[in-house]
Amino acid sequence: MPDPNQMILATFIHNSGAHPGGWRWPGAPAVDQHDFAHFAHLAQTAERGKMHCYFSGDSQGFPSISGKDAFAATDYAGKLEPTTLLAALAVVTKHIGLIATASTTYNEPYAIARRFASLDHISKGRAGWNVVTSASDGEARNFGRDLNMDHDARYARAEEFVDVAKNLWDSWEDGAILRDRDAARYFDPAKVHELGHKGEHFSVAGPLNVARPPQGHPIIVQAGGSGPGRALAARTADMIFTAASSVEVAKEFRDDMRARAAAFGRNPDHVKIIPSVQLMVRASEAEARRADEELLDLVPEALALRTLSLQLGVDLSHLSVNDRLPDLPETNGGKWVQQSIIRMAREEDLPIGLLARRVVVSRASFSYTGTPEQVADLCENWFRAGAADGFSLSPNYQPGVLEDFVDQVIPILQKRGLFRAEYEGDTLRENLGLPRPENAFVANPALGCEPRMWA
Ligand SMILES: Cc1cc2nc3c(=O)[nH]c(=O)nc-3n(C[C@H](O)[C@H](O)[C@H](O)COP(=O)(O)O)c2cc1C
Repeated sequence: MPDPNQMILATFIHNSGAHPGGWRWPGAPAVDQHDFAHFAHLAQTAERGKMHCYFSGDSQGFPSISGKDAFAATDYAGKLEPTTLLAALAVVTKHIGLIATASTTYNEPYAIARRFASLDHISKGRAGWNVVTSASDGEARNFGRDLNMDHDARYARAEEFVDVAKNLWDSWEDGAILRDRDAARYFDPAKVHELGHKGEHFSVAGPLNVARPPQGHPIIVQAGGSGPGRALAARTADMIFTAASSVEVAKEFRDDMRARAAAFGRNPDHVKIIPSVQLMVRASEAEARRADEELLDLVPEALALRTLSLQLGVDLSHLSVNDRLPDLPETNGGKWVQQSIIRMAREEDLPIGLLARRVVVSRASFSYTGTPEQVADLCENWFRAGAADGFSLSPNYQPGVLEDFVDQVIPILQKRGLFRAEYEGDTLRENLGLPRPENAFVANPALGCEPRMWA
């Protein structure tokens, strides 16, 4: 069992760095983001550091307002499909959890349940699914719609989507496959269940054509920050990613999510809250400040403004850098990040140029560059304050930032007893200290419909 007094560490790999200037950093090697060897090195580096999981974000298209511009080129252009990438990473790693993003808005539950069950089998119990609802019209346009589905309708669909996927994973009980040569029985039909699901959004007969995943259910990850987003996360997620700009915001979010999970009858300790952070190390404070400035200088002003527009979901290109942020129209994109940026702009009365530079550095999450001791102190303070169960490190550029964290910060956390020296279990669920879910069909024999094909 993992020690509850130790933190969870994940790494969230953006295409070519979390910082829009990261790919131009002279110290970073030019990376082809289609080169599997690059990702293999990152996953193996995180595993060398005994980190819990490697996380691959995703979107299924360009965001609507960025177009085919330079920013899009860093974050959206050329992106390997995550479950395909992680299936390959499963072969070159042994312990690290592998979390892929997949949309509930532009997919069907059967296909997604099958894909993640497959990844869980291939990785021997290390798969996780980051459940997202897809925030942009750019994605909608690739799936037969001009505009994205409404925010709350996306979440209503996601609620049903996750339930159906979980039931599909349970549609084969553990031990259903017999391979009994003597009796000529390949599997036990009594342990295979049809769903006969007919809901508001989906009609799914089941059963799945993949046996129950080794973890029972792959880990469910969610990152919603709005009311409906938090409700989905609190009811269904094992792990919650969030963007928090300060320890106070993170603590407020974690307290709220734990209370919401308890209100759903769940044990709050079984919901792990992991803020996304951009942390870099340098040998001295002076070098740290210089690195921050140099990285920021690699982002031209127009690109910074576009980054801000993208995060807000509103095109601000007609405004001058000295303008203040106007009142923004209601958007159909993600709510939490937008609200966090608006709060930052208003509280500090920031002109748009300065606000854009802030958002370039951190999006709406937390960014810090310091000595290894300072970075370890920061992680320890947030953890001890009850603001985080751990952290998802988004390296500003790769692979250097992750390597530095693994080689210089993790040993300090280990020495302080705040991070493990070895993986405790075999599966991601075990390494997170989460129980294996009971099979819903075993717990509730009335679930599902009368079997037709096995009669
Ligand atoms: C750390 C973090 C990582 C995220 N990764 C993705 C991603 O890879 N793909 C995606 O479509 N959305 C991603 N999101 C967006 C969320 O899934 C969600 O849509 C967004 O936070 C807005 O939700 P809300 O409207 O409930 O606030 C991420 C959000 C956070 C905080």
